[in-house]
Amino acid sequence: MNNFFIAQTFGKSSNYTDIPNTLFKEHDVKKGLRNEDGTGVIVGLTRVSDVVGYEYVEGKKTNVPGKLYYRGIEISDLVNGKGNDRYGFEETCFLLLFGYLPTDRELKEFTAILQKHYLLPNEFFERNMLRTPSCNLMNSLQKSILALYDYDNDPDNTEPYQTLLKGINLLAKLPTLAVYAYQSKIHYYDRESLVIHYPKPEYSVAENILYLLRHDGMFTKQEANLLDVMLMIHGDHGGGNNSTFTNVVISSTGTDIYSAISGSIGSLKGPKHGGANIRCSEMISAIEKEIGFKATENQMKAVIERILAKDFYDNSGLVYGLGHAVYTMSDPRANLLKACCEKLAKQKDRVEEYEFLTKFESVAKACLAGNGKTLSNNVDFYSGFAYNMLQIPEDMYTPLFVCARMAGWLAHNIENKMYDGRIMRPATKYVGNANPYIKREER
Ligand SMILES: CC(=O)SCCNC(=O)CCNC(=O)[C@H](O)C(C)(C)COP(=O)(O)OP(=O)(O)OC[C@H]1O[C@@H](n2cnc3c(N)ncnc32)[C@H](O)[C@@H]1OP(=O)(O)O
Ligand SMILES: O=C([O-])CC(=O)C(=O)O
Repeated sequence: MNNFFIAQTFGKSSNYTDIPNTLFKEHDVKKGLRNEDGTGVIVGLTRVSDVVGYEYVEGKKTNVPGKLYYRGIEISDLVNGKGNDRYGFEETCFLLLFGYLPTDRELKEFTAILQKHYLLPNEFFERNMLRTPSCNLMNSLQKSILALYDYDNDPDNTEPYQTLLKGINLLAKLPTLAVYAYQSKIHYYDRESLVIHYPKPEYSVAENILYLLRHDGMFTKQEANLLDVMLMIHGDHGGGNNSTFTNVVISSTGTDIYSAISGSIGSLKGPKHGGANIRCSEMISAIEKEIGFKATENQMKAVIERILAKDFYDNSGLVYGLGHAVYTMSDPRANLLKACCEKLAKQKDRVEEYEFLTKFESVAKACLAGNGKTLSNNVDFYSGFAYNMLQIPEDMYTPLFVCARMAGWLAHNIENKMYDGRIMRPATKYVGNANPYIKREER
């Protein structure tokens, strides 16, 4: 809808609705729930995970190389510890949900429970997905999660243990939902053949995603291993990231888990959060098209300056894949991914693209540093390249983030129910005028 009257009235309304920036300072309002030095306002306590990007040395914020811990274990130790002969995402989910590393027997049982729940209810796909395809997979996932509410005979039970059971069911089904949303989308919107495989109960989550996505269902162990690592490193990120905080805010009203997860998916879709992986990939493609793989540093610098001047790609002024609310010097996930990408790029003969990315990363950081902004790259910088090397379509990038982050959302949801539980209800300060009601004929 584009309506001249609404547009004109909207323009006029700023005379009545404007909030000058100075008032935020005057009332000590923490925009974006951030302190003066950029650090986040503490809104809760957690034992699920820790995100470290700075320390306080003698009361002063000091930047440090980024660290991410799941239940106290460093993410790189988890990833390196699993090796190449087994999958680690299931172990990561167990760790996040139960607080400790599973024994072999516990992991087998937990994996078997996930595998048992991969399959969607009878006719779910036909009724809820194929008949109502969405051009956006994240919206499709929200709809599917909300539809699953109706397949639960006690959906409003928010007791922590019941939440855990319902959440594990969603964790198991999300990869199937994501791939089926993709298959329906390309069938309906892109006029491609519809290829639907049933999930294989003997496969790991990573294996199943590749199996369901590919027409021939084939994948290599090495491909499944990389996807497994991707899922592990996206599994959680503290309680302050937007989608997890959203989850806890929604759930603190006592509403059902389906509503809370659907809200988190809506948050994660945003291009400043999980949606940055698609934007970053599109941005890099646009840059490569503009200046080519063999571009010089000066050519890259010129494009970056155009991005910052809101004159390139989506005109947002953002270099996607750069910057983070917590990490200052580095994002440990990006470091892990960069190393994986370097290895795979050599095997897949894509070193030229990898080198383009690494060069772009350093030129972009230098440009922003020149503007007084010291930013590190984040997990979304290399994830698109990794997915692309796995022949995973761009549409699936953020939905895969959902499949992984479901574990973290669930762990924080339950933790909050058990140890906080109070409805989230911050306050806003009224800064408008007191106005008399004026009779219509006198306005
Ligand atoms: C999984 C994830 O969610 S990881 C994050 C993925 N998001 C992206 O990659 C999108 C690009 N990055 C960003 O938008 C931001 O860096 C965020 C949202 C990640 C973090 O935002 P914040 O912590 O609020 O940083 P903030 O916005 O205060 O940044 C400080 C300054 O650097 C600028 N800046 C931050 N990141 C970028 C960027 N990627 N490109 C250009 N400028 C940037 C901001 O515009 C701001 O400038 P200003 O002080 O002149 O207004
Ligand atoms: O922590 C954040 O703000 C964003 C992020 O990297 C994540 O959720 O993975």
